[in-house]
Amino acid sequence: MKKILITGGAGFIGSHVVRRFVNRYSDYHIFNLDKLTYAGNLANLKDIENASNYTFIKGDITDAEALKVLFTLHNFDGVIHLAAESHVDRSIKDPLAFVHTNVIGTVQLLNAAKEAWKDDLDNHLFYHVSTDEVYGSLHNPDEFFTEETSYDPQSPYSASKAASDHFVRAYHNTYKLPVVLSNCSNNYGPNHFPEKLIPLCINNIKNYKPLPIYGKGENVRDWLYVLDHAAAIDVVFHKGKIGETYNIGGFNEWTNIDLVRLLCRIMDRKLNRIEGESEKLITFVTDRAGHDLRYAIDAQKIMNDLGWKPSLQFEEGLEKTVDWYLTNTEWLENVTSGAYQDYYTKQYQHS
Ligand SMILES: Cc1cn([C@H]2C[C@H](O)[C@@H](COP(=O)(O)OP(=O)(O)O[C@H]3O[C@H](CO)[C@@H](O)[C@H](O)[C@H]3O)O2)c(=O)[nH]c1=O
Repeated sequence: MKKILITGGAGFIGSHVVRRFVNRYSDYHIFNLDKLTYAGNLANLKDIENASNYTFIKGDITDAEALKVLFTLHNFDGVIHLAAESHVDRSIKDPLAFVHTNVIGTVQLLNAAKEAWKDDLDNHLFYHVSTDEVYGSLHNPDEFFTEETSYDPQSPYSASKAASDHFVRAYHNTYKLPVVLSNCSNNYGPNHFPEKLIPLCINNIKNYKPLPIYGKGENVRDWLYVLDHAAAIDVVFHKGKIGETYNIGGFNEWTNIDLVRLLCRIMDRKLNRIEGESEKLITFVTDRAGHDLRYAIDAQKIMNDLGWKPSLQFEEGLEKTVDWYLTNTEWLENVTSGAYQDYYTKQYQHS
């Protein structure tokens, strides 16, 4: 049985990856290492928590000693590294927290893998899951990020992810650690913490609260349904070439204002509101400092070389997402109030 360590598996993208691997690969044992910060909680994984091929470990990737013990104890065959601080606005307020988790945490994890695997590098894999934000901001509508695009991170968040990508490649180059990387566009779907644009707006529309649009709402993002990202991660982990990077995206660009208007129309229909009622909540607010104008991914490489493609149209994915949030009201209340974090932190404080 292969033993796979997934870091950040209680978070938004991580929980979908953990579920997919636990359900699809009965010959793998999945170890989910997560610190259970505000953005990660085990309610995201209730349905698989008792699976015989799944183990949760509360822990911090910056803790070198704990990592050493874990790698010695479990002899992992592979690592899928998703644990990260992920919110750009938080990184603007507290850059060091992002350096700590995203840079130091990644280097600690690389060290642990390098040390544990040093006598048998070939039979292991370190997969770093990263972001398209490392490439910076596009201004020309004909341009796309490819795997050859130079790094040009603009926010403390993207700078920290760029640094962690560079460390992963440096460990491959210097120590021959077998690595693979992917850089994905904006994800959306169930279990997304309601600080990010889509779940924030769903929550606010539901509660008749203002929808804060930074600047004029003209910034463009490429959106991908989170389960499609999880499927891409599966493909990269199993078929990706060592040392390579794969860009993952939906070829699905939206200005923020058009996206929020679409969301308002869907919510009006689902909540039996008069058409146009939710749009009245749109409020233009001060722009994010250093706000990247446009991200656009060219995902040809993963499509052509590994045979992955997104499965859902955006409208269909948004409908599913809205339905999930309107059904899972308890989840939304508990993450917003911090109740899950209190509950799970207490439950695991002595582990
Ligand atoms: C929270 C919020 C965001 N926005 C804008 C800022 C962005 O242009 C867009 C999406 O914002 P966010 O949902 O924060 O996501 P963004 O900054 O693009 O970054 C996301 O996408 C990245 C991938 O591109 C991930 O690496 C990040 O972890 C993830 O947070 O909406 C608003 O206009 N109002 C808001 O209240």
